[in-house]
Amino acid sequence: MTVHAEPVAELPDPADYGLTVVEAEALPAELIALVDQVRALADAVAHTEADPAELAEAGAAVAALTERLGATRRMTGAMLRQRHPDGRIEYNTLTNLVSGPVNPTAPPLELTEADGGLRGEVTLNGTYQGPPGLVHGGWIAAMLDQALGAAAGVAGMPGLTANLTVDYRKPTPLNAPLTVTSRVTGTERRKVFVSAEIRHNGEITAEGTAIMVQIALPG
Ligand SMILES: CCCCCCCCCC(=O)SCCNC(=O)CCNC(=O)[C@H](O)C(C)(C)COP(=O)(O)OP(=O)(O)OC[C@H]1O[C@@H](n2cnc3c(N)ncnc32)[C@H](O)[C@@H]1OP(=O)(O)O
Repeated sequence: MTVHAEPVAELPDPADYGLTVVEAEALPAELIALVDQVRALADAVAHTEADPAELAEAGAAVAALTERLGATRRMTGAMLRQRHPDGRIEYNTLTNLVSGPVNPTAPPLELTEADGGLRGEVTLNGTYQGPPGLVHGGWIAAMLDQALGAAAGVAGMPGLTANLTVDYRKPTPLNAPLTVTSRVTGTERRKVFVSAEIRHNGEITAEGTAIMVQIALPG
């Protein structure tokens, strides 16, 4: 089956490929709140100077919670379906590392349509640290990759990253608001060319370009 880099008329339902689909509005508010608390927990654990007895007690409490919550584990690869007011349907992996709303490792970076592309605001805590006080370069690449892939997806041309180039222009600070933007810049056969930037105080700290390749879906 040949796929051309042009908007697909209708996205296939991931359920047809055996994936669990979760409606965005069906996610319990309590789960979102718990995920937020776990993010704060990770930051607290990463920076704590508590004494060994307190650490052992905390470890046992967390282990008990892990066992309790793990007993009702969802499948890996579950998809989140968002129905927009204009009728558009958007799919994302529920536990996406960068944007997944239920992934405590994700900040999460929420991207919305703006200026012909996507835009999102994010503040990263000390668990995203590379050099002292600065965001890890690999994480910067991850955020750019997500913004680049999502730009192609929202333009109706979802694909996989074939090539990603990152330029680190200035240090990207932790615990400070960052703006992420991305857009499609061109297409050629199955290739979708995309570009993205991360800004702090209006200044670009990192920018990336990628080639996303549209893939043929079975059937
Ligand atoms: C809506 C959802 C939003 C969610 C956003 C998620 C963001 C995150 C995105 C990711 O991180 S994706 C995960 C990381 N990427 C991968 O795991 C992809 C692994 N690589 C592959 O599966 C294949 O290499 C790939 C599908 C990308 C391409 O294989 P194909 O066999 O389908 O393509 P082919 O080799 O025939 O090449 C197609 C075109 O792409 C070009 N191409 C392929 N690889 C390239 C490369 N590395 N660099 C430059 N161009 C490349 C290739 O030259 C050719 O160009 P032409 O049309 O001009 O002939």
